[in-house]
Amino acid sequence: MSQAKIIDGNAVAADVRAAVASQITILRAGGAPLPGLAVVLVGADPASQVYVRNKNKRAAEVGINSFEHYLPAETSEAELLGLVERLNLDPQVHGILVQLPLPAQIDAQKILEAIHPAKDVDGFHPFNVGRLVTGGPALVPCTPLGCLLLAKRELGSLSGKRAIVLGRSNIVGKPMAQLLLRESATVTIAHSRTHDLPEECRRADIVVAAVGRPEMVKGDWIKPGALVLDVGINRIPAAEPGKTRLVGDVAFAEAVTVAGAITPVPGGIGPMTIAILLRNVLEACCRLHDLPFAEVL
Ligand SMILES: Nc1nc(=O)c2c([nH]1)NC[C@@H]1CN(c3ccc(C(=O)N[C@@H](CCC(=O)O)C(=O)O)cc3)C=[N+]21
Repeated sequence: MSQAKIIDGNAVAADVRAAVASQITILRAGGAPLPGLAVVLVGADPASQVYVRNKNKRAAEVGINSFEHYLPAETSEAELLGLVERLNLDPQVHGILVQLPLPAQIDAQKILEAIHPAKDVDGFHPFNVGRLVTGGPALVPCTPLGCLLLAKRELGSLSGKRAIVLGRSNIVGKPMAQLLLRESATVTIAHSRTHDLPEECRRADIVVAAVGRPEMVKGDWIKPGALVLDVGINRIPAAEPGKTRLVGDVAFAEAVTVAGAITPVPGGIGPMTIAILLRNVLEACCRLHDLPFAEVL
């Protein structure tokens, strides 16, 4: 029985943040403005609260100014559109992130399309989605870009590799597939209607699991030596009554005996998502001010 390399997402994320921080220091010394990120949270989704807390701390550490907007769950679509419009016009704000999910009375797609594409650090605006697909310069969604960075660090070139993306969401699955395609991987997008998912999975050199189902991907779905990137963050009841624990979309204990390398949950893709968000704020700030941006890592 083998044992995969366990990828330390916290360590790679720290490297990304250090690269972002040093670029900001250099730009600031040259008179550049302080990069600013506005985060809008409507209501009190627990996952989003964790994310916002971590993000605030990390933004401050690298020299990014953050502006928090906590709005009540009853906020109307018109009110939120008004705030987005103000942030679009605010010269201190270079990145705008509206936390998803949004309450039912708000059309999320309408909000995402109201964010100025140059400030769209989530990469969710159709302008950036289109640019990603057609190969132009784009702000790219944080989680998929973090996965890509880890994959390239592990494997070097992805050219000709077989990759499978489990999940077809607009925020992870679809952009992930596009990024892998851009690197010349042979990409399969699998989803709830896919026939014989285990067999599809076993063909892949790279597995990205983003389905939101705790420990769905079993050890015998993994090709020996494959790279496994687990995007899932699922809170499930722990052995101890009343407690919960975090698990991914991959049955880690099984997969770790088959894979070549694997990301854990927590401590894998999650911290990378936040580090890449900071990278995207820096990129947005550089492009808005016509300053040079150097790729991190
Ligand atoms: N517009 C928008 N963009 C997002 O990127 C977005 C969003 N909305 N809504 C909520 C989800 C959730 N999300 C997380 C990112 C990092 C961790 C993270 O850092 N996780 C740590 C710790 C988790 C823990 O201990 O609870 C880890 O995996 O090690 C978690 C969750 C971004 N999201």
